[in-house]
Amino acid sequence: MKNGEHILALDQGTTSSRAIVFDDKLRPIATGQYEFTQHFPQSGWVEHDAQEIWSTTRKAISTALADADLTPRQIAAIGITNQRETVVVWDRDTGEAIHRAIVWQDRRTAQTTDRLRDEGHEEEVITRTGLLLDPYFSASKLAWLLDNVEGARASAREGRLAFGTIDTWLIWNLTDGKRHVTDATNAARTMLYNIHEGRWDDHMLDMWNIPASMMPEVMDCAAEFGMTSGETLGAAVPIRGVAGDQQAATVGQACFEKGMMKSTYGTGCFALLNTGDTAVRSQNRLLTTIGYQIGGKPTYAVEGSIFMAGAAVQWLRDGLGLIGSAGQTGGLAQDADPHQNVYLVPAFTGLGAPYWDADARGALFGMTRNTGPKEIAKATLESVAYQTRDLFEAMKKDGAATDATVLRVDGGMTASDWTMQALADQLQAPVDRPIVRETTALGAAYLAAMQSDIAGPPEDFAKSWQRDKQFTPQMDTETANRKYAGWRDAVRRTLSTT
Ligand SMILES: Nc1ncnc2c1ncn2[C@@H]1O[C@H](COP(=O)(O)OP(=O)(O)O)[C@@H](O)[C@H]1O
Ligand SMILES: O=P(O)(O)OC[C@H](O)CO
Repeated sequence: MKNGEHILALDQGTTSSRAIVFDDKLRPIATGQYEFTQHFPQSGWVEHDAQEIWSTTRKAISTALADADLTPRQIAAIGITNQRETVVVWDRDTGEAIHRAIVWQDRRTAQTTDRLRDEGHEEEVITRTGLLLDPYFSASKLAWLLDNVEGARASAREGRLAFGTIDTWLIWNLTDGKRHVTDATNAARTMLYNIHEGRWDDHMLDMWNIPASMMPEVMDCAAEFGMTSGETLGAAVPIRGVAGDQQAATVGQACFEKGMMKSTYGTGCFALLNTGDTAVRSQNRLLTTIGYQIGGKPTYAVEGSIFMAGAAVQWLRDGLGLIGSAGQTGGLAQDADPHQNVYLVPAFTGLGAPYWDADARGALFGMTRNTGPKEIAKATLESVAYQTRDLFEAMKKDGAATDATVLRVDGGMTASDWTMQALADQLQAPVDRPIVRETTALGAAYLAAMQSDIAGPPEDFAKSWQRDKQFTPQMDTETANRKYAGWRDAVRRTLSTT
C-alpha cells in the first residue's frame, strides 16, 4: 500500500459496532467499539434498534479516529462489513426505520418457511438462491415486516419504503440518503437474489410478495458505493469495499484459491470453502453462496453455518456460572477426566448446518457422579470441534473439501489453543491460525484499499498472510472416529424428529 495512507473499516456485528483504522501496511492501529441493546420481545425473537446501530457506529468511528490521531480527511477510503441477513426497512423520505431490525438469529417466521417447504418450494429456493427454506435468511423477515407493520404494504407498493441489510442501512446514512446500494455477498443472503444470474430474482420477489422497488442496487465487493457527506463524517470519504462479515473474513484470510477454507469462531461458527467460478450445489444441506465478487466476476463458496460456538462458552460463564472468564475453559478441559465421554449438543436455538432443525434443543449426555465443571467445559469446547467436523464431512461428501484441505481459523475463540488442538484432532487435518485475527475488518479494509489502487491485486495480498501457529493432529484416527461416533449419537438423540 502507498505510504501514509489509512483505511477505515466498519465491522457492524451482532453484539457490537466497531471501527478499525488500518495503516499503509494494512495493520490495525486503532479501534472504537460499542455494544448495543439486544431486544428479545418474545421467545425466539431477536431485534436491534437500527438507529442505535447507526449511532454506535458513528461513536466507534469518532473513537477510532481520535485514537489514531487522524481526521476524516486523512482517511483514503472506507470498507464496510456486517452481520448478514438482518433486515431493516425504512421510509425513503424521513430515513426512519418503520420497525426495529429483525436479526439473523430470529426464528419468528419458522412456521412460514416450514409451510413453504411442505408445499414443495425448497427446490426452487435452492436452485435460484443457493439457500434453504429457513427463517435465518432475510426474505421471510422482510415479508413479516410488510405484513405486520401497519400500512407497510401500501407504502411499499407506492415506492416509499427501502429495504436493506445492515451494509445498505449504514451506506444510506453515511451518504445522507443519497445511495441505496449493497454488494453481491450480502444480496446472496437474502433469498431474493439469483446467485447464478447476478440479479434480484423476480420469481422469489413474487413468492414473498415483495415489490422490486424496495431493493437496493447490487454492486461488486470492491466498487464506488458513494461518498460520505460532511454532515455525517465531517468530510467526503469514498466507501469502496463492502462484504458480509463471513465473506470479508474469507477475503481477509486470503482464501482466493479454489479449495481454500476458513472458519470463523465468534458467537457462532461459519465455515466457507472457495469453489472458484462454479456454484457447487450441496447434496448435504450446506449453502451455496457468493464468497466475493470482484471485477463483475463472482467467486462462489459452500458455507456451513453453526449458530452456537463461543456463545456456548458464554453460557458456561453467564448461564451456569462455572467460569469467571472464557479463557479459563482451556485449563479446565486440560484437567478433565480423560475416561469420561461427556457430550454437549449446544442446540440452544436449534441446529444449523447440516441438520437445520429449528426445534432441536440443547442437551448434555454421558454424565456420571464424577462429572464436574472440568468435564462440562471440555464437552463445550469439543462441541465446537465436532460441529466443524460435521461441516467438513459434508464438504468432503460434496467433493468440495479433500483430505488435503487446510483450515484457516479466526475469531475470538481461536485464542483457545486447547480448542484449536481438539479441532485438528477431530478433522485429522492441519489448522492454521494467522497472526492478524481481525480478519473480518482486514478483508473489508483490503477491498477498499484495492479499489483505491493503494493495495495490489489479491495475489499480492495473499503473500502478506502470515501464520501464527499450525495445529496438527495429535490424536490417532481411530480414537478421533470413536469420539465422533459418540457425538453423532448425541445429536441424533437431540433432533426434534427422533
Ligand atoms: N480463550 C477462549 N476460550 C474459549 N472461548 C473464547 C476464548 N476467548 C473468547 N472466547 C469466545 O469467543 C467469543 C468472542 O469472539 P468474537 O470473535 O469477539 O465474537 P463476535 O464477533 O461474534 O461477537 C465469545 O463468545 C467467547 O466466549
Ligand atoms: O456478527 P457475527 O460475527 O456474529 O456474524 C453473524 C453472521 O454474519 C450471521 O450470518
